[in-house]
Amino acid sequence: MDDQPRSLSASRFANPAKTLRFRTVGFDLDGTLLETAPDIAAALNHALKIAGRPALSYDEVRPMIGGGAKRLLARALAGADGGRVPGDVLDPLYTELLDHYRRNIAVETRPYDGLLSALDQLADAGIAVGVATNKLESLARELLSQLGMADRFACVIGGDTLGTDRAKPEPDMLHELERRCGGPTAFVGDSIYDTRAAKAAGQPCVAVSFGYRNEPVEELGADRVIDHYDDLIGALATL
Ligand SMILES: O=C(O)COP(=O)(O)O
Ligand SMILES: [Mg+2]
Repeated sequence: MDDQPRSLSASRFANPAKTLRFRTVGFDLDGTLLETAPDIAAALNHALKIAGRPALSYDEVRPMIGGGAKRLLARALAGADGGRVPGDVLDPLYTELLDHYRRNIAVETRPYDGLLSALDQLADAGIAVGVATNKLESLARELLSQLGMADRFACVIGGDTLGTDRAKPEPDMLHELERRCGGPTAFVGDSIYDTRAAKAAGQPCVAVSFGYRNEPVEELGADRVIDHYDDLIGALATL
């Protein structure tokens, strides 16, 4: 038996998250916590098929994710010319997309490498974690629960939680996350919706380079960029 009691400072160094100045770390969901693009692409292609449109490849869909499923569908239907799709065309297809996604939400979706151990370290350090996603709140909750991750998050704010006109890149969802979990808060995301929301909310922001976006990660305006969750705590420590 180990009869050498570990000193407080030794246990502090055992988990570097214990030195962080944040009380809460907020996370985006699609492309940040979870690789959701395969199941999102399948739902989108289901709706495109009903519309008589050709399927989009996984690589075509990835950069379109981030603004919520309705915006994704509108972008896919508008195609290269970027025209506006009338509501009477969009709305029934959106219902189809959501129905398909709800029924097949966790077929291929998985957490990114190293995420669960980073979340364990934050939890062990007493730091709350929350989700602020442009996904519908009910879908985000369903997905996290099917993956056995729901209990890890102190709050889940979806794109419809506060009203759709207050979704990211508006700061409101991040303010709400901080209100529910306590500040100071840092935010982790993958797209321009996240970095703009974090800036507007006054929260330091880490971008993950492996998610979904249109532009090079350096152009997102994040305070730090990480390529793997093993680097998250170290990046947060420098903010
Ligand atoms: O569903 C989307 O398009 C965006 O979701 P996110 O905010 O979790 O990236
Ligand atoms: Mg995202």
